[in-house]
Amino acid sequence: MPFIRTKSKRLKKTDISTPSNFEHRIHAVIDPTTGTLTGLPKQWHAFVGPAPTKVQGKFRPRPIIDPSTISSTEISSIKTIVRGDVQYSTSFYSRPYSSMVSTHNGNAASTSFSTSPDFITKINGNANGHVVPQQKQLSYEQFRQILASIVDPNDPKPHFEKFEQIGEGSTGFVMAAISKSTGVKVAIKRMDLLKQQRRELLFNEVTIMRDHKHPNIVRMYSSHLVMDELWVIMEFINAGVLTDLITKSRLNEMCIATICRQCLDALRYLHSHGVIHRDIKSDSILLMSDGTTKLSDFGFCGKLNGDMPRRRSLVGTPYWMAPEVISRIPYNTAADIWSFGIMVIEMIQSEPPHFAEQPLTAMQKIVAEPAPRLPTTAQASSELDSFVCEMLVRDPSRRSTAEHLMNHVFLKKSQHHSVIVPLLLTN
Ligand SMILES: Nc1ncnc2c1ncn2[C@@H]1O[C@H](COP(=O)(O)OP(=O)(O)OP(=O)(O)O)[C@@H](O)[C@H]1O
Repeated sequence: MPFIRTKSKRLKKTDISTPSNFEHRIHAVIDPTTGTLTGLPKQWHAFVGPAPTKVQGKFRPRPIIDPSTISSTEISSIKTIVRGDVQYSTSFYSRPYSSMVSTHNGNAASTSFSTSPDFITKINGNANGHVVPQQKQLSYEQFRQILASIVDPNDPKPHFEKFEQIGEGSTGFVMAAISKSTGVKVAIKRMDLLKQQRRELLFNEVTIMRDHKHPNIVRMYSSHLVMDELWVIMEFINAGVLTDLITKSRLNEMCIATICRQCLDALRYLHSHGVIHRDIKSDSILLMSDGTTKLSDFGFCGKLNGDMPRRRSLVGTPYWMAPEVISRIPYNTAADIWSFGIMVIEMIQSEPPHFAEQPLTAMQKIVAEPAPRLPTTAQASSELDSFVCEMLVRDPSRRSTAEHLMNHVFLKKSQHHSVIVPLLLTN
């Protein structure tokens, strides 16, 4: 006899609630050869940062970007405990912006990382307290189309020869090549569109250098779309990165001032055009053999304007990040000034504060501890000490500006850029 289900016998759909107090245990360890945490879930990598690059046998940390893009899960709350060297706890929301870093004993490291509803409202609001809609993500095809419309349509490959890889960054790798028509050496940054943490940031690589020309900013010649790669052709900077210089030699205050004046001039120019660099550190400063200092690496820039006078994304390299950026408080160009102050400390003691710590621990310390100062062992002049103090002010509204710092008494020690040349020759 066939089974006939009458209305009264219809099975009632059972409602299953979402899991509560869900706990996911993971074992993570630091790989001694690569310096990275292994065993982390994929989405955590954006938090901890990509694998560091090795410069002269030392690991260099890479920038991280807003982890809010790593998950759009509707799961209201997941607690993740990582057992190993660091312990983290996080919550993902449908508009995920919250994160919390815990210490080993489970105490929240800082109220700035609180996941309370108040905090969520605060970080989803703009500077006026209004809720701003999250940007809709472009599809790959839409993104590729827009990018294609702003780059040079020609294929650059036939115009260059003698390609040679010279560097690698978080968005791609850099090659040196020679122009067949002029014989001039160029640097070509190649970025795979499909391998970006946040591909929208590639627009920066095309537009920032193109639209901002300054003697202390790396000059861009053209940009192209080659299959699934963005190629940015720029001037070849022939004497390496500032990181190499400061890890090999001890710079005197005259050299520090000479480098700082040039970098600050580039920053003052960018800031006056509403551009925040967001990754100021010695790795972003390139040197010419005549001693000229050039700011590079514009992939993480943020643009400010009347509609968006502040930014909120967590972008930068942990040790150099300003406290307000880590705390997810809307920030402006003052965030670069903090990072610049950290870079000056780096120029004196060859590494930024908290460098021995894991990136997340360093970030906890930046928000929880007083602003770092030059160590007394550095025997810095009072002018240099005051220069650093004016930049490393926790309250961004009381921090000095690039414009103001250009007149700081410490910069009176700066000389013509050629004073750097002997240092480059000995390196
Ligand atoms: N215009 C250039 N001329 C000469 N070398 C360059 C130039 N641009 C970049 N390089 C070299 O390539 C390396 C990688 O540069 P890239 O801009 O990709 O990233 P990065 O600054 O090292 O890293 P990240 O983006 O991860 O902070 C640099 O460290 C530098 O050695």
